[in-house]
Amino acid sequence: MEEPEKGSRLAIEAENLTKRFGAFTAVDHINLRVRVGENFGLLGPNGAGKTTTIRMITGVIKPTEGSVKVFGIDVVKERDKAIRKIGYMPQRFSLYEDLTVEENLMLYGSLQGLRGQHLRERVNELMDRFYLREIRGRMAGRLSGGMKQRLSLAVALVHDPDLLILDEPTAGVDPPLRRRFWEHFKELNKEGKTILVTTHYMDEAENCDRLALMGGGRVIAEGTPQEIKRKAIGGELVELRVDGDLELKGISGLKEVLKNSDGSYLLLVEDSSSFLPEVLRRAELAGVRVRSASPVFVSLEEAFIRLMG
Ligand SMILES: Nc1ncnc2c1ncn2[C@@H]1O[C@H](COP(=O)(O)OP(=O)(O)OP(=O)(O)O)[C@@H](O)[C@H]1O
Repeated sequence: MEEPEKGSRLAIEAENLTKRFGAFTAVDHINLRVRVGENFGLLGPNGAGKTTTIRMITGVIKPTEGSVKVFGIDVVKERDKAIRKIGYMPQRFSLYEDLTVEENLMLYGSLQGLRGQHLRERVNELMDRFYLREIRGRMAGRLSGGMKQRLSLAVALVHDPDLLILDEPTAGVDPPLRRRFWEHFKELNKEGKTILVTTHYMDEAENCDRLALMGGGRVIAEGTPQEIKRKAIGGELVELRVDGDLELKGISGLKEVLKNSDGSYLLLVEDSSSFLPEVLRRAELAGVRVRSASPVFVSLEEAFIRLMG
């Protein structure tokens, strides 16, 4: 299947979205633009307002102020039309514990309006895709955490929605299964689906196309993982090891120089991809041997700690 262009069409457009519970503001005038086909991560500490934001996007609760559209459809004014486009996997399981895996899928499928052969085929397809066939007869209440997550994802996809909203889909799931989940998400993106996902796992968030970091009901930073890291540290870090001394002054894009005790340099630069060739050129002209010159990996976790202050 051809990969869709992650273009300018918007799957979610929230403007000044606000939710107050009494005097408390849980979500405070946030603006979000999620493009069709991308994997967009919503991150932030407990109580940041992520779930409340998701509940407004899915039409479960109404905003106090502001608006939210899904594929151009106003979620408040045309809720029924908007929610047909959305598959929602909430944080707590919404499975029927005393129904089997297969019965849950059949029931959710019929609630979404699927009937007869079409429903049967869709349920079979999802059971195959998420490795549920072998446990099709097991009661949902007796499944392991990972199996429940798989079934919940399958349930969210039963009506083949264009937008998938996942609230901590990998919470409590072991690392190999978490990886498998993210492979599923990548495949779904390739099929043209848009994904909005919240997670506490920073290593997972590196997989998102773009992220919004929330804190205290507001969006503190937004962009690709790379952009967010750049914002957090004010540029990019490069480690440089040379034999002898190299004059670095005057190289464009150099912001700060730190000479380590072992003689290596830690440099803060605007853009490492344009900076590194320039350093190598300068070293060659000066006859200085470069042992290594490479960008330093900054984790999202470090970036977020800085941004959250
Ligand atoms: N129905 C409600 N009534 C009152 N306060 C609420 C309600 N729902 C959420 N809140 C409050 O709003 C704030 C944001 O909650 P929310 O669940 O959106 O955070 P979150 O970022 O999803 O956190 P978590 O990662 O723990 O799920 C919290 O302080 C929460 O207690």
